[in-house]
This record gives sequence, structure tokens and C-alpha cells, in this order.
Amino acid sequence: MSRPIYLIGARGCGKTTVGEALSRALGYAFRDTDHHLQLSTQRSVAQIVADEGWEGFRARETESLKAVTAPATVIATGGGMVLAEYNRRFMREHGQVIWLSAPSQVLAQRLESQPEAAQRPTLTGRPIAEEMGDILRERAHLYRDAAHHEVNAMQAPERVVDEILHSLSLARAS
Ligand SMILES: Nc1ncnc2c1ncn2[C@@H]1O[C@H](COP(=O)(O)OP(=O)(O)OP(=O)(O)O)[C@@H](O)[C@H]1O
Ligand SMILES: O=C(O)C1=C[C@@H](O)[C@@H](O)[C@H](O)C1
Ligand SMILES: [Mg+2]
Repeated sequence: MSRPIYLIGARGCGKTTVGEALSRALGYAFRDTDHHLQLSTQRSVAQIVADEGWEGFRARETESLKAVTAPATVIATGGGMVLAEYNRRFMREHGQVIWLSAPSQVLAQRLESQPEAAQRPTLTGRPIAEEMGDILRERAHLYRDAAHHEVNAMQAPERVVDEILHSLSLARAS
């Protein structure tokens, strides 16, 4: 059975972009936890947070992770999926976990050119470049702990896909 592949990392690291390409390369399905939540609640992240707070959003995010988990599926996770220990353990136990890693300045530049504020409401109230620095300082160890493999997300998306495929074949051979 082909175990799911979970892509983790901060906002803007390319989980959705790379995940779609990786799923095509493998002939896998593609799911996205933020998108699943949006469809199942008919609300954006910003609306859920306004209605239920971040705590409510995080609880729904865990349900979304479980709902999309299936064999032969590439799963793009929300940037904060690793905050809960339950989610980190769930992903490691159910599949292969890949961290798309890039410096905060690169992430901030990408997000500035495509903000999508309804899906990415501010986490700290600070300007985006500062926020991404704070978020990576807080979360880098969680991404590292959750991941089976760390991949350089500053390369072109097709190179990122190749590096993931390489990591996975090494993982299978060992
Ligand atoms: N490897 C890459 N090189 C250059 N630009 C990229 C790369 N990956 C993604 N991008 C661009 O960065 C932006 C964010 O990408 P994407 O939406 O895939 O990130 P994400 O990790 O899914 O973010 P979120 O956690 O908010 O869902 C998009 O404009 C996308 O085109
Ligand atoms: O980094 C985060 O905490 C988030 C990232 C997005 O994918 C969404 O899940 C939401 O905006 C929260
Ligand atoms: Mg995404």
C-alpha cells in the first residue's frame, strides 16, 4: 500500500504548488487541508478564526488532517499543522513527512506578491517579513521533529519535486 506523503512548512513554502506537481509525478491524488476545511465549512480561514478563534480553527485543522489522509495521496498541510503534538505524531505514523524549508525573507517575498489574506490572516499582527521571522524561530524545531526529510524549497518547483522523489526512493531503499 502506498502511504500518504505529507508536505509541511510555513506559509508560502510551496506546499500547494509542489504538492500538485508531486501528485502528478506519482499518479497520486492531491489534497490540501486548508482547502478541505474551506469546502467542508464553506468559510475561509479568516472567517473561522473570527467566529471561533485560533483554538477553534486548530481543532478543525486536526479533523481536516484525518479526513484527507488516504493511501496514494499527497497532502499539503496548513502552515500551523505541526503546532499540535497529536498532528505531528499522526503524520509520522501514517505516512512520509517532507518539510519544505526556506528562509523567512523568501517566504515573505512570495506572500507579499500573493497575499490571499482570507486564507492567511495575520498570526501576530506584525508586518509580514517580521511575522515570518518570528514564526520560523518558533516553529523550525517542530517542522524538523515532524519531518522524515527536509527539502530545500528555494529551488524551482520541479527541482523540489525531484528532490522529494529522490528522498523517498532513498527512504524506500534503506
Ligand atoms: N519553489 C518555488 N519557487 C518560486 N515560487 C514558488 C515556489 N513554490 C511556491 N511559490 C509561489 O509562492 C506562493 C505560495 O505558494 P503556495 O501557495 O504553494 O504555498 P503554501 O505553502 O501552500 O502556502 P500556505 O501554507 O499559505 O497554503 C505562490 O505564489 C507560488 O506560486
Ligand atoms: O501558518 C499558519 O498558522 C497558517 C497557515 C495557513 O496554511 C492556514 O492554515 C492558516 O492561515 C494558518
Ligand atoms: Mg497552501
